Amino acid sequence: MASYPSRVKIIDVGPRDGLQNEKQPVPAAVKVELVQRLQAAGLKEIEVTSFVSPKWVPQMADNAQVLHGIERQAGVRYSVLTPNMKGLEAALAAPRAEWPDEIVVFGAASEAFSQKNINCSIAESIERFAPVVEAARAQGIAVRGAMSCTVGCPYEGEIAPEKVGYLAGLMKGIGVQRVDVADTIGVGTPLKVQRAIEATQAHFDIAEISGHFHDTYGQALSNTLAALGMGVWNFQSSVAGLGGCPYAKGATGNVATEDVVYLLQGMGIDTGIDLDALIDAGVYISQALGREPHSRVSKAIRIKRAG
Ligand SMILES: CC(C)(COP(=O)([O-])OP(=O)([O-])OC[C@H]1O[C@@H](n2cnc3c(N)ncnc32)[C@H](O)[C@@H]1OP(=O)([O-])[O-])[C@@H](O)C(=O)NCCC(=O)NCCSC(=O)C[C@@](C)(O)CC(=O)[O-]
Repeated sequence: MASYPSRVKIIDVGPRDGLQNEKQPVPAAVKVELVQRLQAAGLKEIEVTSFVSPKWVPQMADNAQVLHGIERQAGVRYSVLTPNMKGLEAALAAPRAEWPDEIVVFGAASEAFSQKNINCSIAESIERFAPVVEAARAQGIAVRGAMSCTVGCPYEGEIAPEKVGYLAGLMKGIGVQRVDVADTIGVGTPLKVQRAIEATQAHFDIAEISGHFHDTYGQALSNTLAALGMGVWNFQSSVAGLGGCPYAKGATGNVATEDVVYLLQGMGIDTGIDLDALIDAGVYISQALGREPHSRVSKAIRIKRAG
């Protein structure tokens, strides 16, 4: 039997990764309410928004309103995406108490995806990130690096683990403290995901690596289990399975946080999350979007609740 971690930390990325691709306007007040329901359900890390160009991702144009609208809870880490100095400056424009606790620079293991997503090559992206990482760390803000397309790319197809290792090394070199191994388009299967994590381990400790799996092909829970078996204990997921990346056409949302929590609870792994409250948060945002939560666990438990 593989040995698994006794506790897992989940970063809910629903308010950011989940909502960034929504075509319909989602009021900032709804996003703020979602963050608050997530923290009330026990989430200790929440990715709340991104300070990117509103021309590229219009849904995140209300970033400051969302970040500053949250009634913060002690012990919760709020993170935001900042692709460049302009993004970091905007994220730190308010008084210190309203700064994010962590910023995320986001690169890709695929050149083509890097160009489509952030309009520059991998090498150029690292040049852009370096001063962002340095400035954030100088202010005592934690820095995470998201690595997209670590198993597959919508433009280049399968991605070799060497490319993941290369990107992880570059991230480490500029002072990124922890990284996400992202299966952006949800094509990964357990052994491929394990190879991407293994390549990342050449540069980061297992405690500094998180799994970020989209569920397009229904493999995300299997991939989560495969990562857990390697000792990964940080995962990202979206409440109600929200989401998709605007630059990864056809990719569906992240694995639903409800499904991950159910898996972990069933394995006796502590998450600190109240599954019922989480399900209600998922129903809240799904109703606001006019659809059902994309979570089998949510559906099953709600049917059971209805008797
Ligand atoms: C990176 C850029 C800005 C480069 O975009 P660019 O066009 O190359 O940038 P630029 O420096 O030439 O600036 C162009 C315009 O954007 C403005 N601008 C420039 N930067 C900012 C900023 N930070 N905030 C607000 N405005 C900004 C800038 O001021 C200028 O405005 P103009 O003079 O034309 O009016 C652009 O490509 C961009 O915003 N991309 C974001 C794409 C994105 O958000 N993708 C989704 C997130 S990543 C993801 O979902 C994957 C992940 C993390 O979840 C993991 C996974 O699953 O793979």
